[in-house]
Amino acid sequence: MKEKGKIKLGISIGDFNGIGIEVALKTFEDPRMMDFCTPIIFASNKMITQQKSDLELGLHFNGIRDASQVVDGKINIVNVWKETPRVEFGQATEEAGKYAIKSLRAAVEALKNDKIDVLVTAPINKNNIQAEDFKFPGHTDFLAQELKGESLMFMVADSLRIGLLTDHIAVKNVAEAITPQLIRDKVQTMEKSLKMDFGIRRPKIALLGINPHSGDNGTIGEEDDKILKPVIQELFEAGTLVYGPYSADSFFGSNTHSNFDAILAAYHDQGLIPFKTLSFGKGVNYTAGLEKVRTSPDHGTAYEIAGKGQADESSFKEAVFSAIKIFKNRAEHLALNKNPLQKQKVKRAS
Ligand SMILES: NC(=O)C1=CN([C@@H]2O[C@H](COP(=O)(O)OP(=O)(O)OC[C@H]3O[C@@H](n4cnc5c(N)ncnc54)[C@H](O)[C@@H]3O)[C@@H](O)[C@H]2O)C=CC1
Ligand SMILES: NCC(=O)COP(=O)(O)O
Repeated sequence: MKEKGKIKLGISIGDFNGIGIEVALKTFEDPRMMDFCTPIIFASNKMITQQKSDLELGLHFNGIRDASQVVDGKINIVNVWKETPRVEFGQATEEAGKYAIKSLRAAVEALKNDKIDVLVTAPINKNNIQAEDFKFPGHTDFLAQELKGESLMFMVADSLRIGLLTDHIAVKNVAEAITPQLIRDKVQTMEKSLKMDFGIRRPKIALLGINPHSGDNGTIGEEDDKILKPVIQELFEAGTLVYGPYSADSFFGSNTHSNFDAILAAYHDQGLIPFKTLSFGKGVNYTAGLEKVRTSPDHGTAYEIAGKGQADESSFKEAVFSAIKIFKNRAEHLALNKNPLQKQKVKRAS
C-alpha cells in the first residue's frame, strides 16, 4: 500500500479543440481536490495557461520537464512539447489528433515507469488520432497493448457497473467476435475486478443476450442458445456467480440490473445507452483488467460547447475519485492477500 506522499494522478489532455482541458482544470479549481491527489498534466505549460486564461480560472501551475520532478500540493504540468500548436475550438483538426497522442504516450510512459500512480484520460476524437504509428479505435485498445493484463471496458457509476464483451467494433462484426473464449475471459476479468478493485467478495454478474429476446429459443438467432448459455453454465458450475442470458430490452426498465453487481453487455451501444441514460454526468469509464489503473469521464470531445466555458466537469471529477479509490482498493486487496491471516495454534489448558 502507498504510504508516503499523495497519489500521483496523471492526466492526458485528449483533443485540445474539445472540452478535455476545461473539465480537467475546472476539477482542480476546487482546492480540496489537492487533498486527495497530486495532479500531473501531460501537455505544455503555455497551452494549459492559455486555456486557463480563456476560461478565467484562478489556477497556478508548476511547470516541469519530467514527471519525476512532481511537487505535491501543486498542479504540475509536464512540458511534453515546446511549440505552440493551433487551437481551433470545435474543429476536428489533424494537429489536435497528433498532440492528443503525444500527451497520451507521455502519460502512459510515466505510468509504466511508476512516475504516476494512476491515469485519467480526457476525451480524444477517435478519427483524428489515426496515424501511421497509431491505429487504435480508442484508449482502451491502446492501453491493452501497452500494459499487461486482459482489458475490459467497464462503465461505473455508484453500484451500476456495465462491462462490454465487444467494444469498439462495427455492429456487423459483433456476432462472430463473441466466442466462448472471449466470454470466459471477459467474465473472469470482470469478476476479478469486482473483487480486487471494488471490494465485492462474491460478485454476481448478469450477461445480456445478443439477439432480441435472447433469440426466443433459436427463433431469432442461435448465438444465445449455442454460445452464451453453455459458457454461462460452465462458468457457474466452476463457481462464478454468472447468470443469463437476459433479454436486453427489458432488463433495465424492469430494474433487474439492481440484483447484480455488474452486467456484461454484448456490444457497445447495448451497454452504453442504458448506462449513460441512467447516469449521465457522473459515470466513469474504467479500463479494468490491466496492471495499472486508468479512468476517464463518460463523455466525448463535445465540440459544440468547446471553448465556451459551458462544460460540466462532474464526470471528470468522478473519474479522478474512481481512479484514486480503485488504486487504494487494489493496494489493500494485494496487501491482504499477500499475508493471509495465519491460523493461530492455541494451547488448551489441561
Ligand atoms: N474516452 C474518450 O476518449 C471518448 C471519446 N469520444 C469521442 O468524442 C467525440 C464526440 O462524441 P459524441 O458521441 O458526440 O459524444 P459527446 O459526449 O462528446 O457529446 C454528446 C452530447 O453530450 C454533451 N456533453 C458531453 N460532455 C459534456 C459535458 N462535460 N458537459 C456538458 N455537455 C456535455 C455534448 O455537448 C453533446 O450534446 C467522438 O469523436 C468520439 O469518438 C466519445 C466518448 C468517449
Ligand atoms: N464510448 C466509450 C468510449 O468510446 C471510450 O473509449 P476509450 O477511448 O476509453 O477506449
